[in-house]
Amino acid sequence: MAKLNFGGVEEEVVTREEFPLEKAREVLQNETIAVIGYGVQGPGQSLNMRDNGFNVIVGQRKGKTFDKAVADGWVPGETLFEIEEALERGTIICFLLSDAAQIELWPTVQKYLTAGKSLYFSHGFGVTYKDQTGIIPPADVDVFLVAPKGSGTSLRRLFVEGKGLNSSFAIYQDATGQARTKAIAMGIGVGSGYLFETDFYKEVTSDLTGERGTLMGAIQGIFAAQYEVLRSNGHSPSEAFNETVEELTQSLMPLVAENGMDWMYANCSTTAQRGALDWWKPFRDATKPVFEQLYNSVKSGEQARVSITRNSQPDYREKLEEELKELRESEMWRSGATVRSLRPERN
Ligand SMILES: NC(=O)c1ccc[n+]([C@@H]2O[C@H](COP(=O)([O-])OP(=O)(O)OC[C@H]3O[C@@H](n4cnc5c(N)ncnc54)[C@H](O)[C@@H]3O)[C@@H](O)[C@H]2O)c1
Ligand SMILES: CC(C)(O)[C@@H](O)C(=O)O
Ligand SMILES: [Mg+2]
Ligand SMILES: [Mg+2]
Repeated sequence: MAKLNFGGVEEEVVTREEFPLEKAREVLQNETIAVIGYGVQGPGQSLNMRDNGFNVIVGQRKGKTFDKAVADGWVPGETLFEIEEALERGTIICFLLSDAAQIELWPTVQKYLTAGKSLYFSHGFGVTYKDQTGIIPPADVDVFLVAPKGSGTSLRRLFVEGKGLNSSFAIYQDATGQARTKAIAMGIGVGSGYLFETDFYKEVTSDLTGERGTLMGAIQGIFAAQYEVLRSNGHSPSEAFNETVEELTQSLMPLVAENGMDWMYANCSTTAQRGALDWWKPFRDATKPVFEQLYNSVKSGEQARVSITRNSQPDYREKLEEELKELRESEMWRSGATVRSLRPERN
């Protein structure tokens, strides 16, 4: 572990320098890593591990997603199997079904978790909310997680570009004495940037907060509010969309990613700086109560309950599609589609 200073707070983290890929390969050389589920994280993690030289197989039920796995180069009967066969062959079981689907498959997974195997998650959800999920691993298996901080799509894209997403890792159960080393090796194997340690409870509470908050929920809410105010004051869709979304994603966020908020501010006009410096605190104060409310709802288990109930409905995909359609067909995002089509690089 490397001790690093994060804004004045010392943290022990794992970097690729101190835990290189060769070491990860050595740790996992006798393991068969079975990635169960080929949705969003499944492809990212399995392909990265395969390209990194690990012994990986995929378990996926037959259908469109199975065909996608074939198209990605997984070979039926060799590296691609029905779920039960992959569970049987795997020594590290990567449980990468959606969190709601994990509940349904758990009785099957459990049958194949013989002593000495490892159970790997990318979320603390299943075991933290065990009262709601029934996921209680047997005592003689290692249980750990590596949670990439981003979409599986980006995990793969960044890997291909020679970059990486950061991940957290956590140990829930160490039956063999090797759980920690295996977890870190998996974290390096899936293509993480650096790894920071957490526990299952903290992983799930921070993750559920983040995705409902600034990463996904809050950002759409703030976009919608500003877009609506601009439109109701007579600004065109083009003006409102560029001033709300396009400039942020294309110009300003890349600057924040590169060198921080102050540096982005420093590359804008003094007029913009004055305004942004005056207004960020009122926005913080206005939204903080909503974030407190959100965190409490996560902490109480309410958000898990909602997610399990809603995502376990037989018609959840249709209902989800309706809600995504509402976003897609809003004036703001239809404007976005037109704006994207006009980006110079599209021609
Ligand atoms: N999506 C992400 O980028 C992301 C990021 C970090 C962590 N995670 C976590 O990783 C895990 C996997 O999430 P995901 O978003 O990749 O999953 P997903 O929703 O994309 O689903 C993965 C797979 O589950 C299969 N599946 C669904 N229901 C099934 C059932 N009843 N029986 C058998 N198979 C079934 C689907 O065929 C699909 O291949 C979750 O714990 C999630 O919280 C996801
Ligand atoms: C990609 C996210 C939002 O970070 C992940 O947490 C998820 O649930 O998909
Ligand atoms: Mg999440
Ligand atoms: Mg997340």
